[in-house]
Amino acid sequence: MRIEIAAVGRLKKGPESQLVSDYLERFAKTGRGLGLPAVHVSEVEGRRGGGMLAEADLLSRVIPEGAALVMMDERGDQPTSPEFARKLAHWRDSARDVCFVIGGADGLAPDLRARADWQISLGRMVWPHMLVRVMLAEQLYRAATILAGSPYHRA
Ligand SMILES: C[S@@+](CC[C@H](N)C(=O)[O-])C[C@H]1O[C@@H](n2cnc3c(N)ncnc32)[C@H](O)[C@@H]1O
Repeated sequence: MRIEIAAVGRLKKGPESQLVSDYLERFAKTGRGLGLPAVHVSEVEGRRGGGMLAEADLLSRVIPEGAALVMMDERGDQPTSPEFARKLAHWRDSARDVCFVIGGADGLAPDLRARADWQISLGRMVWPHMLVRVMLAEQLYRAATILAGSPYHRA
């Protein structure tokens, strides 16, 4: 199994990149004992590179072939954290690669969104893509703690 985050835009050094690194390191540490691999992040050029369609093309190149495609989109499903953890365990148990995709300022091109196996919303409001990356990293870590039975998640 491989876990990939494919995201538009380069995360500069700063609070968001620190948070993403922190949660992904924690995920790697907790996931190790659960058969979950460390998350790999692929960044592609944002707007200046040619808009939503150009971004979709660049994203398609870094999406692992055959991976379950999970698009981050405010119009998507709103799973609970335990539901998200169960889905992650399902991909792990079926040795399926998974790729989470985060769009840029204009969002994800409709043709790319149409390829999604699952669309996840972090609420109906639109968040900046850098914060979406932080929140996704946190939810991955939370999912690992849920699967590990550790007390981080207390809902
Ligand atoms: C600034 S948003 C782009 C919003 C754009 N207007 C659209 O229609 O998609 C950048 C990216 O962050 C992610 N995103 C923003 N808000 C989100 C939310 N509430 N839930 C899930 N992903 C979100 C999506 O991947 C989106 O493509």
